[in-house]
Amino acid sequence: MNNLALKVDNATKVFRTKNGPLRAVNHLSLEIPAGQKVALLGSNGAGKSTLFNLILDLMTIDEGKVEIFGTTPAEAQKRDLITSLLQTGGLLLHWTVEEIIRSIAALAGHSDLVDQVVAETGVKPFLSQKVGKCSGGQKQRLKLALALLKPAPLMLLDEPTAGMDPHARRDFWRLIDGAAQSGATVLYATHFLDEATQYAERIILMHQGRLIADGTLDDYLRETGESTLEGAFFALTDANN
Ligand SMILES: Nc1ncnc2c1ncn2[C@@H]1O[C@H](COP(=O)(O)OP(=O)(O)OP(=O)(O)O)[C@@H](O)[C@H]1O
Repeated sequence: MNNLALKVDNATKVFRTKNGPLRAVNHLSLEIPAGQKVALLGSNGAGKSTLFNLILDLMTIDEGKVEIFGTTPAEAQKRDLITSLLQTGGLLLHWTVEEIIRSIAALAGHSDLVDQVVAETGVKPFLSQKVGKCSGGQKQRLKLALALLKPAPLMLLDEPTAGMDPHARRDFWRLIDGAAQSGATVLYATHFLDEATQYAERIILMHQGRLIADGTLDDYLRETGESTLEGAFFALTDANN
């Protein structure tokens, strides 16, 4: 398999808004080798979700190109090379948690994984609950279960722990660590800077559609002269305003 899990080459996405064109992703390039665990940081509106939508072929790209293990996003989806946990969409509110899990597992051809994934993701206590009645954190656990029912070598996670309590977050990162140790490449967007310092070997920072920093925690601290990632985050984003 191609040892570059993700290649984004000069990607641009422009939205037409009533205030004129908005470059949500602006000539952004990045490469992620297979097996890397990468955190994607950026203020609200920086363009993280739009970038994920381009990688997942959920939006057309205006300029540039995305490759996943050397192939197109559409082909990568077909070949189960990528799985995702997104902020929006996808949950049928009138179904029970169990109905959704069993249906998605069957569609993915992985009914064999249901018991394991239900146990690992902690959804068991609310399996019979309608999705519309689930709390925010319960919905995140369900989304994680659905992502794990479609195992793939590249995992794209958009604010995966939003709304999760501390136990759920701890369990979540244990699972992701397990997947990464088995060779998965993980790209996750987060606003929790501790999740970047603790779990990522590389941190990417987006600001106003552009990639403005990319490196290890030490690189960020060295470049900015700050002692914490939070300090570096403010220094870099303020300098680019
Ligand atoms: N469908 C759309 N039409 C018009 N503008 C959009 C659309 N989707 C996103 N935007 C705008 O594009 C910019 C980037 O949004 P995006 O959701 O990618 O940011 P984000 O970094 O994921 O933010 P957050 O941290 O708040 O989730 C924002 O200014 C947003 O308002």
